[in-house]
Amino acid sequence: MKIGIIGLPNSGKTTVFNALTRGEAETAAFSGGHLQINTAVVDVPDERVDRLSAMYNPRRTIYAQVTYNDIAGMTKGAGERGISGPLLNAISANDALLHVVRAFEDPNVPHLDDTIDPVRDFHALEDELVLNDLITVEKRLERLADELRKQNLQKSAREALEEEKALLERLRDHLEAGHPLRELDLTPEEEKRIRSFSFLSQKPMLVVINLGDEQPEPDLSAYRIGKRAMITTLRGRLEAELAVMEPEEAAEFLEEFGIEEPGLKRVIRMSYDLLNLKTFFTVGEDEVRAWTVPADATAPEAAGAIHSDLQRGFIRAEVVHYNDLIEAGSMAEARKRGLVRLEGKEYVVQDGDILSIRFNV
Ligand SMILES: Nc1ncnc2c1ncn2[C@@H]1O[C@H](COP(=O)(O)OP(=O)(O)OP(=O)(O)O)[C@@H](O)[C@H]1O
Repeated sequence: MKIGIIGLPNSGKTTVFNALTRGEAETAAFSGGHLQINTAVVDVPDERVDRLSAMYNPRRTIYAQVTYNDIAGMTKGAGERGISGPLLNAISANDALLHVVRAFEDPNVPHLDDTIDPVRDFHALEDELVLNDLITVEKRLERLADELRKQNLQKSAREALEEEKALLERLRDHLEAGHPLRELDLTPEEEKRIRSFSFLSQKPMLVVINLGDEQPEPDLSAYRIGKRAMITTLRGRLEAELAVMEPEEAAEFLEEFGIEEPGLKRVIRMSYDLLNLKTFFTVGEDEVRAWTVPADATAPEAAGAIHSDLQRGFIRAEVVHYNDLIEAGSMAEARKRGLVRLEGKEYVVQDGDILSIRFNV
């Protein structure tokens, strides 16, 4: 799963990327708006995995993972012309977006508008995404109009084009009203029909307000955050420093600033939750592992995430929910209490299920 980090120049994208990935990509007072991408894979913190690992003491513990792509190059006004091809591709390739908004003050770090106004900046970049999608929709509508003018169209082809036109007109009206596509409820059919456009404003979004080290928490109600979007704050620079410290040093640092838990854990968790996926676990002495599947995945599909043979030869899944296992205290006790069930091919996996797949190939 991929999450693209976007934001206006000097908003702190690379700093937030470094905090999330414990990396040390170079931050600069100005990248000059060039397209530049840093990529890193990160474990998703999950205390369920920690507890299962403590219970089984396995040789390997594997967390769910997300990939962050730090994408520089967005500027204001890009949407009017349409975002350039390579940048558009770089952003499109992600499943969700993390939008970094500058709130920190620092006269040495220039801002496009000279003043610091995170609400303004947030909406400016949202508008860029919306405008870019609107241009895409309008171009397609023009082409559809040309095709529909042709005399020799078969009835079925004409109907398909008319349907697409009706859907795109709905998208256009929504975008023209200034709303991102992620706020529009579409049927799975409609989703499928527009998937190939990779609309930017359709991607789920986590907005991260990048605060200065000692800046007070702002009122987040000033931001218009609709469906399939979330907002939070992060002290980007402080977290980036914290992320590369030795544990002891980090603990002292946290105490000094009166912070209970590093914010980056929360941000990683939120960005993962945004993807609307489910996590299931496999446990054993060899390995405790978190797996990620789509929200509607069935037991065979979950088995397929582990290995295609397990899906092909799927017979049954032995299932116990994480909460039940923890309450029982051990797998043996969970079994005794009848909390371990056998489920068949139709079973829809629940978040937090622990699975053991029976298969035959
Ligand atoms: N929360 C913060 N507090 C103080 N300074 C910060 C904070 N976040 C970032 N900075 C500083 O702002 C400058 C720009 O940060 P960074 O390079 O991360 O931004 P960017 O959005 O990736 O920039 P670019 O547009 O060049 O890609 C750096 O000097 C960085 O140290």
